[in-house]
Amino acid sequence: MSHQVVVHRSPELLAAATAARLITRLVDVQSACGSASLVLTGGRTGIAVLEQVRASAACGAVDWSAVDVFWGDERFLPAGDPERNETQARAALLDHVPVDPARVHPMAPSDGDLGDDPDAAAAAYASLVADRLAFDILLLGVGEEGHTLSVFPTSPAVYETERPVVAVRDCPKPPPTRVSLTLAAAREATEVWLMTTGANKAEAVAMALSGADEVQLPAAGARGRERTLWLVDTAAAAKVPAPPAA
Ligand SMILES: O=C1O[C@H](COP(=O)(O)O)[C@@H](O)[C@H](O)[C@H]1O
Repeated sequence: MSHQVVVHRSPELLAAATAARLITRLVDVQSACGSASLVLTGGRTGIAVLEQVRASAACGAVDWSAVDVFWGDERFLPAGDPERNETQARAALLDHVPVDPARVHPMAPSDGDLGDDPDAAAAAYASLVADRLAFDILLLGVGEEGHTLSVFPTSPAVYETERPVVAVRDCPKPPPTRVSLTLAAAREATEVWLMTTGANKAEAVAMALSGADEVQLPAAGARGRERTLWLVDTAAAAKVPAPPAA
């Protein structure tokens, strides 16, 4: 299945347009199925999109009590740590909309009931998502070196095909210990939206879209069963070859 690429003129426009797109998609899925599942990402662009969802006049069109919220990856830190993707997503959106707390599914923190053991946190999340991997929308960020989720180039997680969630250690981007869906799990999602901005991402975006090896560039291996959408700004799209003229 081919990737669809949408280029926005600035990070701000990308965040606002992607927020509108996300609201529309959630409403459509809820109209068809009654509820929707949404997997959140951390990172600058992903959090900016959530802030724009909150700010949108259309935010109330979503039945937030019927959204199952998951995370694609998490920094393995104590609950409430400002670096946790969960903390940032709650501040940006989830604390401000009427989600059902029982349907919000964060990955375990390092000071929780499971103890300071990222493998236990990963195993618990794997059990939670095992039957639910056909997420309606999986939001992803992309790192400068091509990581997505917390799957970094050449890290053991990039080779994982059995477990849907793994502990990741020695990440090149701090914090070093994380819990992450695998690429194999991500490919079970119905729609995957990769969102990234900035000139420092241009090389990774161009390589991913030209079919790079996912071991070297994990974002190249992220795709949805029905749709893979790349949402980028002009700077991040700068090295993507123009399509041949019709
Ligand atoms: O550490 C992470 O970074 C990536 C990308 O973040 P960005 O700030 O460069 O957009 C993100 O996708 C991931 O969820 C997060 O844990």
